[in-house]
Amino acid sequence: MTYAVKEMFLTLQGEGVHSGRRAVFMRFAGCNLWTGREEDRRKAVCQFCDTDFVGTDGQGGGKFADAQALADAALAFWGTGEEGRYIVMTGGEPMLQVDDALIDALHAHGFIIAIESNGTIPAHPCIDWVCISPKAGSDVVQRSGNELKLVWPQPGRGHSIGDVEAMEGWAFDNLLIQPLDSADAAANMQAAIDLVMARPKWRLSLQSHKYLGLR
Ligand SMILES: C[S@@+](CC[C@H](N)C(=O)[O-])C[C@H]1O[C@@H](n2cnc3c(N)ncnc32)[C@H](O)[C@@H]1O
Ligand SMILES: Nc1nc2[nH]cc(C(=O)O)c2c(=O)[nH]1
Ligand code: SF4
Ligand SMILES: [Mg+2]
Repeated sequence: MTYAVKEMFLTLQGEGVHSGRRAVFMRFAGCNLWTGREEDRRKAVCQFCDTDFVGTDGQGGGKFADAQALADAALAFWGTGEEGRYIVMTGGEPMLQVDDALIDALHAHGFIIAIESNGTIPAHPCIDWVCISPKAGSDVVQRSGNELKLVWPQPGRGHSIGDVEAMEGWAFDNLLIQPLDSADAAANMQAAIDLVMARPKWRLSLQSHKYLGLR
């Protein structure tokens, strides 16, 4: 199978439990909750996306003919050294493209594999770190994993406190609230802090790369 990748880069994981960790980011093109075109944003299920995932024209992006070629490219971004190889598959929605062959090829290169997914498609069972970020108005089928990272508050109909309470019953090891990055960032940050103060099962996840000037 061929893979459409928007961009690939080496950085620090900015979000979640593994924030601060050296990681190769593999950003797949395309998403099932938004076309990625600005003119479609207001009618999309997911309307607050901070990412350009359209096409394969980013740095390190392209169409890869097979899993081996893509895994080899990821390893080149990691560089030398066998220790601590860590890759984050994101997008777009990575589970539209991730398959057995890619997981096997990345594992064969010694990568620990993490995923950032919206949870509407079951996560591949051999992924080592599953982060799910639910979107209001979508059907989250992947209700277990290592971290649930809820963007808060979500614009439009959003999630209710009842939804937050229901998510506390899902099978995640870590529950994280991530402030919505938008024009109202300061108010969103306060809303996120308020939620965590009221519900101590949750912890705050900051998009630290945006404060650090990293990708
Ligand atoms: C761009 S998404 C790609 C992966 C997948 N489609 C998903 O939504 O989880 C990566 C992460 O960024 C988060 N995110 C996207 N836009 C955001 C925003 N405006 N503010 C805060 N987090 C955002 C998503 O919820 C997700 O956790
Ligand atoms: N540094 C950095 N950390 C991230 N964690 C999740 C990201 C994503 O877009 O999925 C992301 C990203 O785009 N950059
Ligand atoms: S589901 Fe993820 S990639 Fe898709 S539009 Fe929403 S935040 Fe962006
Ligand atoms: Mg991002």
